[in-house]
Amino acid sequence: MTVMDTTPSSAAVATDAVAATAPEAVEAAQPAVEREIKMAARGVNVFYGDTQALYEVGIDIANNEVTSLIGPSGCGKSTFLRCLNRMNDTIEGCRVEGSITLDGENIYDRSLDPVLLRARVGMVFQKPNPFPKSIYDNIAYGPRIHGLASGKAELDEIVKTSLEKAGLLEEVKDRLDQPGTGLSGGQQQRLCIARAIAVKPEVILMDEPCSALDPIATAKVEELIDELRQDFTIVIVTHSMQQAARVSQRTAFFHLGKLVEEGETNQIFTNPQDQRTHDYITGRFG
Ligand SMILES: Nc1ncnc2c1ncn2[C@@H]1O[C@H](COP(=O)(O)OP(=O)(O)OP(=O)(O)O)[C@@H](O)[C@H]1O
Repeated sequence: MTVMDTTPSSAAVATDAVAATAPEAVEAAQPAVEREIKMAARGVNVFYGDTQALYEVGIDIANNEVTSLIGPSGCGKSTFLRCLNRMNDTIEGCRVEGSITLDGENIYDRSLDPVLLRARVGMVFQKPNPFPKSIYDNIAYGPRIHGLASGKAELDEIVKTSLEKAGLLEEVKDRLDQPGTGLSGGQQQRLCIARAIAVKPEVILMDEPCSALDPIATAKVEELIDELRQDFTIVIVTHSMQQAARVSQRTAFFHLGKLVEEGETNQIFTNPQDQRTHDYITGRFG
């Protein structure tokens, strides 16, 4: 089983400090903030029928961080993302082995209801997919079915704060009764983010959330991702290394179904430890 070392650079810094300085200084050189692990994958294998798509994937995903999954087309990024809220359960012939925990609890445990799991681990898709309903009802739908509001006033408040957090309230507050599908592509994607937020998830998964958006709408969603990090843990699949560098604190590089390397985004892009990562980020393949 491959379990990635999650703090390679800080470990290296600490070792150097031990050789060169007094004990008090060594203590001061330790990383001040410990990463609080929200989700952990160990030994994850995924099969579509007889074909294996992921091999022994192991990673820790920390609270209030954005983790980017990068790698060439077909390397398994989306497959892994879907493991994190059991969306692969909905794909016929797809089988997942290994363990994935959320706050220490195995999300593949039989006693765990996948519908409740998906409320805790929400998802935003590549193509904005608002329901054919009003803007208000797009947001209110989840809180209604999960019984999160005790009455109209509370539901109104959830709709308002979700739109506000998604940076969309000002643009839509006078037309909440109009169809969500009438918004621009970028607004629709922020509506989908507001819809995901409305059920108060702990983790938000985003599968190439900007690939259908123009550069201005992309910039808004990227800004939003950075703000959302204060309240949520975010995992994003992206084809854009620039985007990974802009929005994420951690980056994981996948290749041919294997998690090759994971670490601080800055380290992955400036000092990758594996030749395959180096070749990918320098544009040699993918
Ligand atoms: N529903 C499915 N049925 C069968 N095989 C699948 C299915 N989804 C993905 N695969 C296969 O699993 C492998 C990983 O695919 P996946 O979509 O996870 O890769 P990816 O890195 O997200 O690719 P991309 O960047 O092109 O979206 C590929 O070989 C793909 O063909």
